[in-house]
Amino acid sequence: MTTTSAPTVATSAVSFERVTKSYDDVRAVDGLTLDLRPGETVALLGPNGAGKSSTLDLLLGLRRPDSGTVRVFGTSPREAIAEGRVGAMLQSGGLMGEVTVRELVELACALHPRRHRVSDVLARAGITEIAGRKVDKLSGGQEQRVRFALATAGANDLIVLDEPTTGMDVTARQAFWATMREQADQGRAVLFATHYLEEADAIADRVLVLHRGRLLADGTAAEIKAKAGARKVSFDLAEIDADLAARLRELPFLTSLDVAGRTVRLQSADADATVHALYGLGVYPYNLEVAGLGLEQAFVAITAAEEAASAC
Ligand SMILES: Nc1ncnc2c1ncn2[C@@H]1O[C@H](COP(=O)(O)OP(=O)(O)OP(=O)(O)O)[C@@H](O)[C@H]1O
Repeated sequence: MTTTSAPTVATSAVSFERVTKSYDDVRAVDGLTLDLRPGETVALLGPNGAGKSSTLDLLLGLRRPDSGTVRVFGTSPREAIAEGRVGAMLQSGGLMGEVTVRELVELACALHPRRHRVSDVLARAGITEIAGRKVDKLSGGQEQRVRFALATAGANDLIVLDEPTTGMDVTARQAFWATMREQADQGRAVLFATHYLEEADAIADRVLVLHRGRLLADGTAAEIKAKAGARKVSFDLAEIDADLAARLRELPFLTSLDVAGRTVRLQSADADATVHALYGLGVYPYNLEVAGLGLEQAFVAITAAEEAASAC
């Protein structure tokens, strides 16, 4: 009997199964299991040293896992790359300096099994006007655009980007993400590591939070914010003396408190309980506002909670 590929193979762009990678005594990736689907735009977040670049290196076959399995479109990363299914834009590795932007992009297109036209690649990356320049004469932001052009030289099914917009100005950043959105809308999976949480919030369908090589959270930006649980509360009081300030600091579930004049701003792991206890102090708060955390604050709360748990 002849069979086509199994459904799990067809539906997974990337799968990691219990993948570990250590460098000497540093465990950079620690039992990572995840599954990315075609057409998903996924942000990989994590503090410095969390294992983001190592994860991308494993995904691109640049490093081998110590244990576990990495599959890309159901095959090994190297095979998927050889088939032209994966485009990557990495932080590391210099670009060839002595050639022009056009020559470099021509080379990338020529090497790609499913190449695009050079003029289209240059235009999409916004580098047509600098195509005649030597690569080693480019600014940091221009260099990033060239890296992006190299990553999109052919019809990839998965695009992997490691901190892609570092060094880009606001206009370049917006143009970059608009192009990336188009790629995702055409059914490509896009995985990007970033330190810009507002980008993850605005762009990604799904956010992965890595910490010490492990997946701390996996969901939409809204789900990650909800997972952090904490909320911001602000209010004014008629008067805050030293005694009241001390009692405010004793409110339950506080994770931070800032008193400036008669205005109080706090974060609470259980805003309902904190506000209830506030009324219990016999004071009347006015201009009371309770709001959820932004992704950045949620990220800090989640990773800080993990740090605290692993320190115990
Ligand atoms: N080649 C290497 N040799 C030794 N240790 C390494 C190597 N590459 C990474 N590490 C270590 O592995 C851990 C994960 O590093 P990695 O670069 O994957 O993190 P990251 O999340 O990409 O960090 P950043 O946000 O700073 O780029 C870190 O502790 C790092 O020092």
